[in-house]
Amino acid sequence: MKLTPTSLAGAFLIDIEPVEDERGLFARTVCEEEFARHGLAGRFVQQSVSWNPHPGTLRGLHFQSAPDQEVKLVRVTRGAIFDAIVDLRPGSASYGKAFHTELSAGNRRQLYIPAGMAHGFQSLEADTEVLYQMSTPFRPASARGLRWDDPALNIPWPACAARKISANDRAWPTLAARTLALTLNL
Ligand SMILES: Cc1cn([C@H]2C[C@H](O)[C@@H](COP(=O)(O)OP(=O)(O)O[C@H]3O[C@@H](C)C(=O)[C@@H](O)[C@H]3O)O2)c(=O)[nH]c1=O
Repeated sequence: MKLTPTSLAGAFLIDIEPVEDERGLFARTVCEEEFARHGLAGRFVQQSVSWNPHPGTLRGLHFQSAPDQEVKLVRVTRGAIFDAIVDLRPGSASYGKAFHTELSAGNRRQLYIPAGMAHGFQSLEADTEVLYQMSTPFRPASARGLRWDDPALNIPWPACAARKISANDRAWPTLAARTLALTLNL
C-alpha cells in the first residue's frame, strides 16, 4: 500500500501496490501494522455500502459529534465519486479547509478520514457503489452535518444538471452558523 498525506493533517490517500499475474491482481487494502506506523487507526467496527443509481447524487457533509467521532475509510467498488472532506478539529492548522479527490472502481484509491472531519461525495457515474468502514458505531443522536455548498468551504463540486440531495442534507447549517450556535450554547 502507498499512503500519501493530503493537505489536511492525518487524512491520507491510500493506493494499492498490486501484485499482478495472468489471473489478475492481488493487493492489500488495510493493514493495522502499516497504518499504525503512520499513526492511523486500522480497526473498524462497521462497514456500510451506499448505492447511487444516478450520477450527481450528493451525500453529506456528515460527521458524528463527540464522543462518537469516527475514522472513515472510503473506497468505490463500482463507478466513481468526487469525494470531499473538511477539517473540523479545533486548533488544527487546516481548520475549516477542505480536500477533495476522485475515487473510482478503476483507480481503487481509498481515502482515510481521521476523526473530526466532515465527509461528503457526489457520484460521477450511474450505478456508483461506495463502501466505507468506520471506527465507531453509527449513533443517530450524534449525527451532524454541514452545508455541502457553504461558500466558506469553497468545495469545487463538479457541475451537474440534476443533483440529487436528501432533505436532511439541504438543511444542515454552514460552518459559520454551526460555530455561532455552539458558541451561544444552542
Ligand atoms: C450513516 C448510517 C445511516 N443509517 C441509516 C439512517 C437512515 O435511516 C438511513 C440513511 O442514512 P443517511 O441518509 O444518513 O445516509 P447517507 O446520507 O448515505 O450517510 C452517509 O453519508 C456519507 C457522506 C458518509 O460519510 C457516511 O458516513 C454516512 O453519513 O440509514 C444507518 O443505519 N447506519 C449508518 O451508519
